[in-house]
Amino acid sequence: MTGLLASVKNPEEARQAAAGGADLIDFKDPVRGALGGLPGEVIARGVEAVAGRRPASATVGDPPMEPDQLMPAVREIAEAGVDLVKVGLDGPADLTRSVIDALVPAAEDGVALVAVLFADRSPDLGIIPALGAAGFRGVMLDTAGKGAGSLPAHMTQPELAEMVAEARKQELLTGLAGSLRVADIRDLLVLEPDFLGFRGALCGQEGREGILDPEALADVRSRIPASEGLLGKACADAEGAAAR
Ligand SMILES: O=C[C@H](O)COP(=O)(O)O
Repeated sequence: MTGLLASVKNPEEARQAAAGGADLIDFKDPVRGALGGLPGEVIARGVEAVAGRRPASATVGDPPMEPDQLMPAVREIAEAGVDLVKVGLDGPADLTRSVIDALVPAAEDGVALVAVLFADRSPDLGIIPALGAAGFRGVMLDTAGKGAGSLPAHMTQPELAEMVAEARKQELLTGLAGSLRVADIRDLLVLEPDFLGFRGALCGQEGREGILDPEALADVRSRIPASEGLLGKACADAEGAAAR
């Protein structure tokens, strides 16, 4: 079953996204980039706005980030109360590897980390086993440049299928995103990722930096069969981590 991730930029949009049936509420500031970070305090209020009704995720900000900047950012976002903390992995292979290594203590402390790889920046999908070994909870694809087409313009269906299969082998949650349009949904559902992620397609005319459009959300929602799976899995995992 595939869930619908809706990226929101404030508590009001979080409420709207939950009311519109999004399965996962994802906090980010679209004006600040593909993975633009929001202040922890805004995320905390957003989490409160949907408390108990939906799992939430948030990004620590756009990469590249030096390994020593990352831990404080990850801790701040985790403390804001989200279930999943998204970290973009971009840049040379040795930096990516050191970022993964630097995050192992956070994973060991129960922070559910989701690595975000960028389909339009020649991502190294060979790192997926390292994510599993480092204790990440998930991996997703997004696009760094928002003006150059949606995810399927950058990776073929067999490449996407391989990514999902490898992630699943590592027992990672899988997400697909990147300027997804309504027309992309049908083919991507065939791959059965745990979630499909949207911002631009939920904002109508104004695009991803505009405001959430409930009608656009309803349209996307109607094309993705309702899913209990992601909600249950993310919440159970988060509760398990909290109990440890
Ligand atoms: O995490 C998913 C993203 O927010 C997708 O944003 P986008 O649809 O504007 O590329």
